[in-house]
Amino acid sequence: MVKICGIGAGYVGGPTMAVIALKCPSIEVAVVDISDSRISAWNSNKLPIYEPGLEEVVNQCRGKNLFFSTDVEKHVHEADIVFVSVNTPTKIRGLGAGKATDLTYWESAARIISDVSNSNKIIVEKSTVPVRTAEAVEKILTHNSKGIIKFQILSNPEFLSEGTAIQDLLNPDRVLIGGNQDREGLEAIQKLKAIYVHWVPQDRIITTNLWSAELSKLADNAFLAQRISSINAMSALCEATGAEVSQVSHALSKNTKLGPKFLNASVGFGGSCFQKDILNLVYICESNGLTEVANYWKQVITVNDYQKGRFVKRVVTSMFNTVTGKKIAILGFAFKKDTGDTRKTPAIDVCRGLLGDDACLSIYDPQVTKEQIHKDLSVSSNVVKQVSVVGDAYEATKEAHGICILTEWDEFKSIDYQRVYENMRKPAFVFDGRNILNVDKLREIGFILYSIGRPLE
Ligand SMILES: NC(=O)c1ccc[n+]([C@@H]2O[C@H](COP(=O)([O-])OP(=O)(O)OC[C@H]3O[C@@H](n4cnc5c(N)ncnc54)[C@H](O)[C@@H]3O)[C@@H](O)[C@H]2O)c1
Ligand SMILES: O=c1ccn([C@@H]2O[C@H](COP(=O)(O)OP(=O)(O)O[C@H]3O[C@H](CO)[C@@H](O)[C@H](O)[C@H]3O)[C@@H](O)[C@H]2O)c(=O)[nH]1
Repeated sequence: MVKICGIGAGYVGGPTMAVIALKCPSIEVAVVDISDSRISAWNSNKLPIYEPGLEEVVNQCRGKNLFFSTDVEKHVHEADIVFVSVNTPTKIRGLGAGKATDLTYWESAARIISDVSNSNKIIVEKSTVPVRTAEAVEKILTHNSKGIIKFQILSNPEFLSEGTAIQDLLNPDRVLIGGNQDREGLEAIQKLKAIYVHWVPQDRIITTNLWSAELSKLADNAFLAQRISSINAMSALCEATGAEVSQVSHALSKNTKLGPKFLNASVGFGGSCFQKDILNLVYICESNGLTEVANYWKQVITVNDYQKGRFVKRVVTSMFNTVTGKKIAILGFAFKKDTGDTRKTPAIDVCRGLLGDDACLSIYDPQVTKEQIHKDLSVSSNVVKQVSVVGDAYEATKEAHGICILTEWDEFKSIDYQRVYENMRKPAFVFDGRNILNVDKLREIGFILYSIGRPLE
């Protein structure tokens, strides 16, 4: 029986390994992590991450061919293939701080693999890493094996999106596998491909050299984020000129050269990946002396920051230049719908901006806990009175002066806005950071409504 070990039981490692277990009953999959609490949660009825469809997949395989454990050494030792899905955050100190990728977790995983292995293994980079990471990984892996044990390193970046992870994994538009182009490298690529062909059509499995696969992942996220910053930049121009961004997006989407996706103007993109991966790309460009290329990609983040700042400014200026002491309902805190993840969510910047102007926030998100929100906003004793986290949208909006929609949760579309309006202070403002509301209907009720990229009333 082929044995797989997945190091890192997070948003990528957990769902990815669970789907491999589901689709390959003949393979034993062990997911390991250094975090006791995460592994305990994976072994419980309350999984550590919220992702539609995940629970069903885990329940079908857990205890059969899918296991979650903190015994990293044992499972790495026994595995034929090791997938590494550890976190690769932006460095916060030292050389390259604020841009370069912190490979500490990757290095520690590689050292464990090197220390406990006594048989040949394929090591799969699932995490998003700087291009040429495999070179460094190889050095670490082989440092004490003296060439007796052979490691083949493959780059197999993950393209899932949170909120649709299970669908993305079950039906990926492509699987990318990069490896060395010598005989052993090509054999390793075929071994990994043999796992995916259990459920992915052959023509969707792309194979490349190592560096192309590593760079393609960074390029992928940079292109997606660039589209959002492009439409968000247009949204500012729409507001200034009387054009409507949803109409512009619609017109663009019908151009078959552009396609319809990633054209929703918003309060800004969030999530653990886009900003981190672009910063990494910028750092790599700068390290290679490509200043103009670095500046080009940096602009994607500049526009995103501008969009978040513009939203806060709009709220404050619309509400007569002051939100001091005013209650503002924040609907949605996660970085997108159908996830409880708040990493780099635009809600953090918007809330901090409003708190900076002494607003009182009443926050509701269907999946994010009060503890998480307090942690993200670094709520200290002096601002704790300004932030309350409540259990539903009606409570959040009661007696509020304004509402900010910061996540596009479906339930926010079907709220009884007439009831909400009646319970709010007047004039009642709505700032729709996700353009999900029916503008005409809300204006008819009496709201003063601001949506992104739409002329004001
Ligand atoms: N979140 C996404 O949607 C997504 C999608 C595609 C790619 N990625 C990439 O995948 C990687 C993982 O992202 P994530 O969101 O799953 O991160 P995460 O923080 O949710 O999970 C990483 C896990 O790795 C564990 N870990 C760290 N070092 C370890 C070690 N030495 N041994 C065992 N466990 C260790 C951590 O405890 C943590 O539980 C990142 O490189 C990210 O850029 C993320
Ligand atoms: O038209 C759009 C599309 C997205 N967003 C925002 O962009 C962010 C990212 O959204 P999305 O890309 O759907 O979610 P992620 O889970 O961050 O997925 C991205 O990042 C992953 C991690 O690398 C990649 O695997 C995926 O391919 C890539 O889409 C979120 O804040 C969205 O609200 C917009 O504002 N407008």
